[in-house]
Amino acid sequence: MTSNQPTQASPPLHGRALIESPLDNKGTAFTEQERIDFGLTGLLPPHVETLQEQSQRAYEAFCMKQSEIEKHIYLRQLQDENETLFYRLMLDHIEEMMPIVYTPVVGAACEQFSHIYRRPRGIFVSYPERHLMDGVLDNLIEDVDVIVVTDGERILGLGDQGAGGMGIPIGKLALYTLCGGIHPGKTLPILLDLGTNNQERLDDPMYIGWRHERIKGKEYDEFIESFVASVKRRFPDVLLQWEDFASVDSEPILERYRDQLCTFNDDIQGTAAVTTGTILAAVAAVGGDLADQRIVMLGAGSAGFGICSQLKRTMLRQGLSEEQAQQRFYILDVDGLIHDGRSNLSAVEKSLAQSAANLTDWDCDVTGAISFADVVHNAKPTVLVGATGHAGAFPEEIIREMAQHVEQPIIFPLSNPTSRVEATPAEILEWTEGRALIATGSPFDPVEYAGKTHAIAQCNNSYVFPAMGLGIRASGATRVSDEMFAVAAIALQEKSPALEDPTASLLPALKDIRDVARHIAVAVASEAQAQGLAEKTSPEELEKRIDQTIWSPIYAPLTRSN
Ligand SMILES: NC(=O)C1=CN([C@@H]2O[C@H](COP(=O)(O)OP(=O)(O)OC[C@H]3O[C@@H](n4cnc5c(N)ncnc54)[C@H](OP(=O)(O)O)[C@@H]3O)[C@@H](O)[C@H]2O)C=CC1
Ligand SMILES: CC(=O)C(=O)O
Ligand SMILES: [Mg+2]
Repeated sequence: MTSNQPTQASPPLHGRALIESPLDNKGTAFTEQERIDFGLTGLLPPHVETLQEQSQRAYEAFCMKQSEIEKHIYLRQLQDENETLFYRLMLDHIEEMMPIVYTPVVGAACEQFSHIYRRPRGIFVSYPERHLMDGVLDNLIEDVDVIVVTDGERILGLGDQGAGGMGIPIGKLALYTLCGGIHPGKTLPILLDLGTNNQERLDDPMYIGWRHERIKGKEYDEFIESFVASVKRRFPDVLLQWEDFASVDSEPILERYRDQLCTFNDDIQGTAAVTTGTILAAVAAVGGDLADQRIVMLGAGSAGFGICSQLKRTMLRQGLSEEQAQQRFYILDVDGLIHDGRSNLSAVEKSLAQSAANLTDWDCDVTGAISFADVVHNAKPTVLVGATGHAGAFPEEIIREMAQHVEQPIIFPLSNPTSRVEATPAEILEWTEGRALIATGSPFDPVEYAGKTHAIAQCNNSYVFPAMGLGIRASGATRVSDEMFAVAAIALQEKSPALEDPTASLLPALKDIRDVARHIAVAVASEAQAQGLAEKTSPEELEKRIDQTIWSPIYAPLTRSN
């Protein structure tokens, strides 16, 4: 295992090529000797600066941008010019800048991708060029540790963004480096362009993607199959993360490929781990047990089923029977409560369906669709989670009803970006007289209610996927198991400030995210070893490998090769 600290290009670049290589560029921080040795004299202003001084100037420039999207464009441009400075700046201002590079602003960046496009990053594989798939990957000379791939069909809660969905793999991989310390030169964003059904994009003369309705069915499956085959051939050890696929595709793709290569679906499994960890923290803060909770999940897609499946596995490990665990869940799709009296349930729906026999004494008509209001009125949930992508999906009267039956309701509106939140934290606190424990998908400022300040945790898979990447790459794990996500959830919960102080945020502050990621990575890597998915080492050796894998934004001295 070698150190993951910055290394110079081999053979070293020279002159303008060096300045234009974002992984090697130091800008005004090239030393006088480096300027002489590498043909940079005169290409840079004479004053030599430190990385910290550069970070201060970059922060000034960032602050001069008037709108959030301009700030996003500025940071993306900096990333494409000087990655070390970009990550130094991001780490110096993580609370302020993560929402610009990631949710919520990355949502607007995807919608406007064709208009703000500057330089290529990552690769686009389009359906008409599918026969060139192998060649596209062969053109990449770099080693790749982590790929994030999307087909752009379900971008956050914003729906089909076609090729504009590329903003998501770019943003997620920036977090792999920022939070998980994965070397930025070993990350690869990929957009699979299978067309778009977004008419606004198709009608936009600036649209950069393939102007065609989406390819689906057999042709879609064959395309994905040849993509996975190309990845396996070119990067046999890579970690492949699926991101923001429509729910009809996300689950089948995960099931088809999870035993073929080192891969996971972040919306299903990453979201499940962060939400399980945050619910465990909330339940501990109110002094209860997970096994006693009644959980209503609004939204039965990738995130909703991922979360409930993981919570159910956790309950089983805590000693509940299959049937007991299943009856803790009330999952709703657009047709109302999912119960075993409904026809055409999928395998995952059946595994989490409420028993129709339990509904016979409910105070509502249970012969047709059973509404959200009826479920909350009758089930009296202690936990309510939203993963619908629909703003306002938690109406006031339903939240007030929930708060009548439980002293401290746990309410997580998880949809992204901010514009899609099911109810804002301020609304939820108002409707629950300040009693709710809240976590959201996108960041929210603390809320004042009745003289008390409520911290709002950001329950986002960004607490988990970068740490998974770190643990997997450092241990050399060959597969990603559900148990690895289960231990990630527990490790995250262990870092909850609410364990010490029940009024504190349910999740650690972003400024501590690298430490939290390291803690989760140790747990994930140890689990991979325990399951025989990674080479067994001593705990000390494993921690050493994790520390050696973590890349930090510092400039390596450049030396001339003789
Ligand atoms: N905080 C986090 O870390 C994460 C948050 N998310 C967010 O969760 C949301 C959903 O993501 P995902 O599960 O992948 O998307 P999916 O499209 O897979 O699932 C959403 C589901 O919610 C259903 N739905 C929509 N409105 C309602 C409603 N009012 N009542 C009941 N069901 C409804 C949809 O039905 P239909 O298709 O029929 O409209 C769909 O089945 C997105 O906004 C996403 O950004 C996702 C992953 C991680
Ligand atoms: C966070 C995330 O993965 C999503 O909203 O899709
Ligand atoms: Mg996602």
